[in-house]
Amino acid sequence: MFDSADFKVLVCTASFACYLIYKQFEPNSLLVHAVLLLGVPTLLAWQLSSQLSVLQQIGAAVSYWCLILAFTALYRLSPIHPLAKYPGPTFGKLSKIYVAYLVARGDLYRAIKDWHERYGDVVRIGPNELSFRRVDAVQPIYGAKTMPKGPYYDTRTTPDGVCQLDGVRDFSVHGLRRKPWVRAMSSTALKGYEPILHTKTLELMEELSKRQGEKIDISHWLNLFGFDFLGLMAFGREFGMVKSGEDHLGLLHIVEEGIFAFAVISHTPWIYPFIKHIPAQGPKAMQLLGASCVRERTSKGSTSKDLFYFLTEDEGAAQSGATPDEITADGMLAVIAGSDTTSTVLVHLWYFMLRHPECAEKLHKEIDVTFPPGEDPLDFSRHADMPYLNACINETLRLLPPVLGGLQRTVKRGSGGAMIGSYFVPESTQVSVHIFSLQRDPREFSPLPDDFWPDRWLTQDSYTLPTGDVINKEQVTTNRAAFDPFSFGPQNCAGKALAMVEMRVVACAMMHKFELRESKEYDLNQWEKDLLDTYVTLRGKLPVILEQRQGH
Ligand code: HEM
Repeated sequence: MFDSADFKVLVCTASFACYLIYKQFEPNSLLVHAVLLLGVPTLLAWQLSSQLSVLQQIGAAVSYWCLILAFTALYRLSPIHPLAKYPGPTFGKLSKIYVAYLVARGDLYRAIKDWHERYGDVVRIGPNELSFRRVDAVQPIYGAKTMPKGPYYDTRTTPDGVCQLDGVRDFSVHGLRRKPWVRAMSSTALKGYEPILHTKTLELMEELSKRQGEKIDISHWLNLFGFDFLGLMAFGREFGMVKSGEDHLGLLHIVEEGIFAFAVISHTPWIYPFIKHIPAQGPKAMQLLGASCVRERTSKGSTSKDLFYFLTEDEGAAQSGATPDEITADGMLAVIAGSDTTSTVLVHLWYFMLRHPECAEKLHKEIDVTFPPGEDPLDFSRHADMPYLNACINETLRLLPPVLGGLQRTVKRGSGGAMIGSYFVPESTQVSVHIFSLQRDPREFSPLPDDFWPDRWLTQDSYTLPTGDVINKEQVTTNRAAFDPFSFGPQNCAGKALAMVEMRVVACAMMHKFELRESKEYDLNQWEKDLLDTYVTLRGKLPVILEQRQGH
């Protein structure tokens, strides 16, 4: 027979044991969650059913759950926690739910920058997670093949076990899967995509020309362009969005919904097993679209060397070991990862041009000198050698990279911990470098770390600041090692080379043809306020008016 004290000890012991299992093994399976969170309290209540009323049995179950939470919270805030010496917001130390909440508000990148300003270079942003704002953390976290991706990436695998490239944790498997991508981004392969980029850019110019003088949302148009180009480049699939002027397939909506949902869930991956079997409309629609692209592309066969060719037919493809489902997932990854990111940079570039007419004027001059009237601004061979164009793109990528936050990696369990710069980090800790904070760190980029000042990327003996003051080159710091919009190391952006070509071409073509004016009804200050950090950036509308330039 149990008395009330025995009963309390029993509930306490059971919940402490459960807490220890969670702490030690971090189980991820639905069955284990069900046993620990439902099975154990049900068993307890059943055992005690002869001595307790129904209400008391419910009380016992609630106490069991509350005690697990209390043990967890106490440990996480206690001085014996392995990360106790690292400062950070209390809610963050307690649970990643806080970070997930900030993602849902779109505010995470601002919050982490503020925390770095308040707490220093290393901040504890989760119970077992540290954010770094140090350039010497980039190589140890992303460069050496010792820190695999963290649980944040659990959502990159579908319930059927299909893992897209960016979800692969094992470095040797990842190396094989990346092989076709390396070939798909070689300079020869890029040459092969030029005709598509040429045609699609001309199409965009044509549609925009029809709307000159009108107020248009340039953000929307660049989104349409991004999808059209990537659809053709990846699968030879014509989405026809620029021609129609609208998202007639509902693609943008599906992708935005999916990005938002996954960004929130990824910070609390223990939720994923509970919800991954719920058929969500966005991912399902993406899967169906991917499958239809593959079907259509396979029946057409290879008429040109698109990404699908490199993933399936080129000699690198056989070595990748990817299943047909994984190839479909990677093709769709390219469409999503490649279209949204590149168009985000281009829209940010227009935003900065509107805010800094003096920079727009300088860029117009460089474009006019490189492509005098009568010459084709889509001559790809010249864009890489346009210093100011490239400086403007770099400066945009520095201030507002499309992936604003830190990319999570894990100090391997069993590794005994790792040194990241001069900081010792215990094993099983998740770590990342916060891109947005590092790229605005005055130690790495000065003067004017928070301002759009493309000149910092130019090689000169002296520099004129926007105020008119002249400074010499020793007074300018531009640390390229702290510039990581495409991430770093073996799992960095697989499409960087293509993205750079695309951004240069579209920026050059648009600036060559148009003068950009801001719409009177739109307050440009709103632009940055409306950005949402959901792993990639979700953005609002940017209403502008385009005027065709004289003689172009
Ligand atoms: C300005 C444009 C772009 C930016 C800033 C960008 C940025 C990034 C970043 C930061 C990552 C690392 C993600 C992580 O570790 O979680 C990444 C990965 C990736 N990106 Fe990009 N990206 C851009 C354009 C593209 C394009 C055009 C493509 C394809 C055509 C592409 C394909 C990929 C792929 C496949 C990965 C996964 C690589 C892997 O895990 O091995 N990206 N990108």
